Amino acid sequence: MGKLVIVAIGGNSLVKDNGRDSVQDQYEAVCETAVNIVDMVEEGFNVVVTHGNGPQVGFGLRRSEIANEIASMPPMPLVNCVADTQGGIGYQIQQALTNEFAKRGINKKVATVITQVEVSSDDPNFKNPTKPVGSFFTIKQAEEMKKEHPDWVFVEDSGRGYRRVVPSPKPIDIVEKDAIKSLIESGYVVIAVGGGGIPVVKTGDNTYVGVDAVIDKDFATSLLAKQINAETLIITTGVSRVCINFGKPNQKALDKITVNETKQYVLENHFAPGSMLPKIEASLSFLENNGSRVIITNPESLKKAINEKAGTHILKQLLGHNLT
Ligand SMILES: Nc1ncnc2c1ncn2[C@@H]1O[C@H](COP(=O)(O)OP(=O)(O)O)[C@@H](O)[C@H]1O
Ligand SMILES: NC(=O)OP(=O)(O)O
Repeated sequence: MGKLVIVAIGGNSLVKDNGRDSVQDQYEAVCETAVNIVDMVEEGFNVVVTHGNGPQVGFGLRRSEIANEIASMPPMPLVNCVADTQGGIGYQIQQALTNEFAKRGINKKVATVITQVEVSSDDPNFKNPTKPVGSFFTIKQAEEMKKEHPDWVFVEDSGRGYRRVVPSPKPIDIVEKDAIKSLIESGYVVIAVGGGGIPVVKTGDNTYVGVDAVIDKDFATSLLAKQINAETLIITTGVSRVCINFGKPNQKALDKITVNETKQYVLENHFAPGSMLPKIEASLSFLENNGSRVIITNPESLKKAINEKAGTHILKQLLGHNLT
């Protein structure tokens, strides 16, 4: 079996026009990413796919709220919005990969696992929403909406505008990890922990119950990567490389960095919370738990990145050095 690589597809990387693009537009973006993933499989890598749902889960939540406001339709709890986006985006990735394999005459099976991810009911993040979801707004639009919905919380998201935030507890365990492992061992390309997984808490009698939150898919992916012993973690997002001084005149794209250098950049606040910071924290956690390398890049650079010709590579040590 080839080296096990886990590829996380950013929810924003599938949305090109702030929520005004159609489901078909999203499928086209998924198909473009699928071409790059199948390229990796053709090169002999054993690939597991995860994906975000930040924009999509916010759109779903808003659809439900509007349907409730104007037509008294029963509202959809946030946890069910997560489950719906996991199924909907998983379906698109599954179909795009299956079709791309068929087009190239590759005999490879694809399966999406509906994945519940356990969180703690005591997680302090339930009281402090941080996960940006849905569309980007101007400050004026955000202030107007806040007047109508005083309980909504908005944050500025990496210079791209203001977004609503929802609670984002940390993942503790992936409930379906054994099913995921079995499918990988049987030769499937598995799609799992979509949207960070459906958040559930364990009750006193060892049963699970869903909770309203959106888990960060980068943390859930890093946890899955550890639980399946992946060798490489790849996070695809809207930028080809991670930068220091992001958005400033002295912005500098990073090519290869060590764990220690990355930690220093975190201390110097180079990575925005809610967007790049969780990717970096998830990467460090993966590398400190037996992972070998992390690559952060955009979907179109995947093939070049795996061959070290694109992307930001975070490594335990650089060739000729021993830095960790
Ligand atoms: N230091 C940084 N380097 C590069 N991009 C950054 C940095 N800090 C914030 N960003 C922003 O974070 C975005 C990635 O976060 P986000 O869009 O929320 O992720 P996702 O693709 O998982 O949905 C990038 O597209 C960029 O706009
Ligand atoms: N759930 C999640 O982290 O989604 P994004 O990666 O799209 O923000």
